[in-house]
Amino acid sequence: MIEVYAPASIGNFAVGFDSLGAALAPIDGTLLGDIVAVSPATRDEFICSGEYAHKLPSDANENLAYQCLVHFRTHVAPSMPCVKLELKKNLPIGSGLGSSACSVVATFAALDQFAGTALSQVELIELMADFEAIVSGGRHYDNITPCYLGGLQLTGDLIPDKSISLPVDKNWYYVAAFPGFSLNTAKARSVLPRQLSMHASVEFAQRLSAFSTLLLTGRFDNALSIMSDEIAEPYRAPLITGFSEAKAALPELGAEIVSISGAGPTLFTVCKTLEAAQQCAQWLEQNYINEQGFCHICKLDNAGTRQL
Ligand SMILES: Nc1ncnc2c1ncn2[C@@H]1O[C@H](COP(=O)(O)OP(=O)(O)OP(=O)(O)O)[C@@H](O)[C@H]1O
Ligand SMILES: N[C@@H](CCO)C(=O)O
Repeated sequence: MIEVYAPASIGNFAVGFDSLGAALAPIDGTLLGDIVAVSPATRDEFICSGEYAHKLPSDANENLAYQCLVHFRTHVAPSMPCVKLELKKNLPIGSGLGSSACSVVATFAALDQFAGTALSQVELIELMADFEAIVSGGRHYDNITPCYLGGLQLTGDLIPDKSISLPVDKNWYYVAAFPGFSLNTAKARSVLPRQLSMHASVEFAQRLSAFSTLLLTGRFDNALSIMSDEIAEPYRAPLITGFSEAKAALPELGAEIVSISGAGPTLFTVCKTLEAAQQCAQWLEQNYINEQGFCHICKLDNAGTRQL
């Protein structure tokens, strides 16, 4: 049997709408992501289990992991022996934690290993992005590549091999708080402006290029000082109950940055110390999340998708 884990991720990472994303590893060792197990069988079988399985359509044909299996068998490895594929759905749907990307990445990575197809990194990333595009209403790689490769990834079609890994300050902690309700990605994309002004376009380019260069040259505090989302956050914040209050309160507890993870409603902070991260997590647990929500203090997951 092959069992593959794919981590949750923060799309956009505030400065890089559709172009920057980071994989998350909770410091308490929780596996915050989906797991796909593939084993030989007499006919193709699909099982969806895990905490959030009941939130997905009961028809396998509507489950992305099963759709990936069908696509893989038809277009990539027609002679692959029959398999039992189990998706352990551990990430909430419509969370802003790259839930759909997680299932897609774990499934293709597991099938590639099981079938011995040895697809190249770029071939796999393109396959994965095709499926992410189907559900999210736009082709973007900022959950796919961090989830697959780990770390912080500057990512997109213009980028050689689709992705470049960026360094971060080893002292940074990330608090990720899922409030316990869903926000559909396609809906959260539909509220964005169709066009940007010349001023906004130039500023976005400056901010993302400066942020990336500052990280690459180890000027981490300078990078933090320009880490903000002027593209999506102003339009999405009104869709997320409690976000504006959290954004106002958390800097006083030590958050350097407060922004939306992916399309939301998960909120993330960057903190420079564990104490600050703990204070933010406590506030978020008391004021941002409901009974269905959760909050994790994280580092980046530098391993990305891996066999367990
Ligand atoms: N295995 C799966 N994992 C996640 N979503 C799935 C899966 N299979 C089918 N879906 C459907 O895909 C859609 C995913 O919605 P959406 O893109 O909003 O979620 P998300 O991936 O969690 O968002 P985000 O990328 O912001 O974290 C839902 O309609 C869901 O029912
Ligand atoms: N970059 C995407 C991420 C979706 O998780 C967006 O913000 O819509």
